[in-house]
Amino acid sequence: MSHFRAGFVTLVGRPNVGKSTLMNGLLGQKVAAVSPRPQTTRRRQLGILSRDDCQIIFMDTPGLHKPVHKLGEYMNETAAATLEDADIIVWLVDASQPPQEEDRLIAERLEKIGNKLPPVLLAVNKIDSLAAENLSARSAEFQSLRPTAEVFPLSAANGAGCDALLARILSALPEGQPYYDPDQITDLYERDIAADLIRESALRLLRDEVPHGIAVRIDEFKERSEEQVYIGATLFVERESHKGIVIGQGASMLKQIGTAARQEIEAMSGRHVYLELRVKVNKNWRDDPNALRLFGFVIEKEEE
Ligand SMILES: Nc1nc2c(ncn2[C@@H]2O[C@H](COP(=O)(O)OP(=O)(O)OP(=O)(O)O)[C@@H](O)[C@H]2O)c(=O)[nH]1
Repeated sequence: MSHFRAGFVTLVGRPNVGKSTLMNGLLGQKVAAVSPRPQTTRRRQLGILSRDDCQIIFMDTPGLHKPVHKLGEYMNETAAATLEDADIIVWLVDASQPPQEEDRLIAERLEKIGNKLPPVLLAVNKIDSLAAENLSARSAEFQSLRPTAEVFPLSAANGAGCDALLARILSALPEGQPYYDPDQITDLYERDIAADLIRESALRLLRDEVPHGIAVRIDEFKERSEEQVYIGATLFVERESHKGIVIGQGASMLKQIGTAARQEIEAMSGRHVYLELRVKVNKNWRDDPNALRLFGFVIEKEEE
């Protein structure tokens, strides 16, 4: 175990820059929820990469952005609390667009923490979607937001540049023993991941018809055997009209959501899943602290 390294990496970035995709790619497994819509990742998640020479624990923060309601505040607080605790920070940005207001907010956030902040690696993602000759100018635009950051151009989707990032992360970790059993890939309970996967499937299939006012509660999670699990879950929507959309004609939409989610959960858990979904209306759950707690959002306090 000599020279074994172990430590924590915080992934930060505005919504939809590809944090979940990067983490899944680095871990080689689907752990975090990935979707083409922003704000899918609502919980603080750990992904654990265990190798013979190291254990890297990733904190996948929800996007830092302007809070518009209580859930937004929660996401910001969670993200901020994971910044200082890390051995190194990977700040992911989207090279397909110039820096946005939210990228600047993150830069300010990092700046505010000052010298307590661990080193920041600026991972310029989605280089596959940019003409090669435009890359250095685009990287420079992002680097101007944090001149001391080391820049790593990459594509989380096709893996280009990811090894170099991983090597740099490894060099920043202290020598030490692993924190977790090497077989463990996440500290999230399977049922929490299942809830995320159901929500992700719903958002993907519903497109823009029901905005982010959808939450998932796992009502039952019963292991019938080593190979079989029964999951009963409720999808909460904010409006009566949304309920009809989520259920669809002859329950067709709900069936599609159920099938897609079941396949994802089976891929994650490696066993057969029986999934039963219900839909209920819970108005304004996003502004209701009790409802947020019920749906598993732990409100953490940010220490100034
Ligand atoms: N072209 C391209 N698209 C990518 C790449 N990485 C991620 N994407 C896409 O970008 C979208 C967002 O990816 P996610 O991984 O869900 O982003 P996220 O940052 O985790 O988003 P939140 O959970 O909202 O914080 C998805 O449609 C991905 O397929 C990349 O390297 N290249």
